[in-house]
Amino acid sequence: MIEVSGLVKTYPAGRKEFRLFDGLSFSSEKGEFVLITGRSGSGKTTLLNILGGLTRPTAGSVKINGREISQMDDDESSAFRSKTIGFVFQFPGLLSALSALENVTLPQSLAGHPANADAARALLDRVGLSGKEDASPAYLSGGELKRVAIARALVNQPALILADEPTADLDVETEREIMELFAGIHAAGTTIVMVTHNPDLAAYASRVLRMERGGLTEKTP
Ligand SMILES: Nc1ncnc2c1ncn2[C@@H]1O[C@H](COP(=O)(O)OP(=O)(O)OP(=O)(O)O)[C@@H](O)[C@H]1O
Repeated sequence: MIEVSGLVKTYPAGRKEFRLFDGLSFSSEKGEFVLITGRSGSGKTTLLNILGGLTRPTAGSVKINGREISQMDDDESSAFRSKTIGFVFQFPGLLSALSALENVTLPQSLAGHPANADAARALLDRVGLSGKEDASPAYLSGGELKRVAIARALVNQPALILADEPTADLDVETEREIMELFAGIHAAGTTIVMVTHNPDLAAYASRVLRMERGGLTEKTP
């Protein structure tokens, strides 16, 4: 499902360059729930964004479902992304002018499909938000916004979910509920790569990796 090899990512830093990854390799099988932990600034978000084609690597190969995404142009990359990948970002980024339901159907329209309100309703029900379909994001709690973002990530039935700190800023109970939702998504066969600074979430994953000094080390979950 994921094959990364020889990944290099540098950022300009004044006259020099900052080398975040220098030959990172990583692969993941279909159906895994991979948790990537590591300190702030270790590169977790950058790796996730590279996997999703949102950030271009400086060098190296990144294949998702056998397709080399680092070579795609912007149009190809967004078409591939909307079919294959669902994103759950740390900040849900819902559109405030749209209802919860309309936010969930948005990726369908972006993928060129007609909005399927019934499917979106079923997803909102699955994430525990039935009755909130017409609510504006302005009137939803932080945990509810995360749930809408998860439903939105699932609406195009992606093979891969990339989740960046999806439980940051949530209370322990809501965090547990959100992680159980991800565990259910994993049990249904979807591959998940989640990054977090919270090692306590390891229990939900099938595999745990720690990012340190530009590399990934296998941990026992
Ligand atoms: N666009 C950019 N330009 C320059 N440096 C960047 C850029 N994006 C990220 N970095 C640097 O790359 C490093 C890794 O950042 P990244 O956000 O991937 O870390 P992280 O492990 O996700 O951190 P956190 O847990 O705090 O979100 C940091 O030192 C950051 O400053």
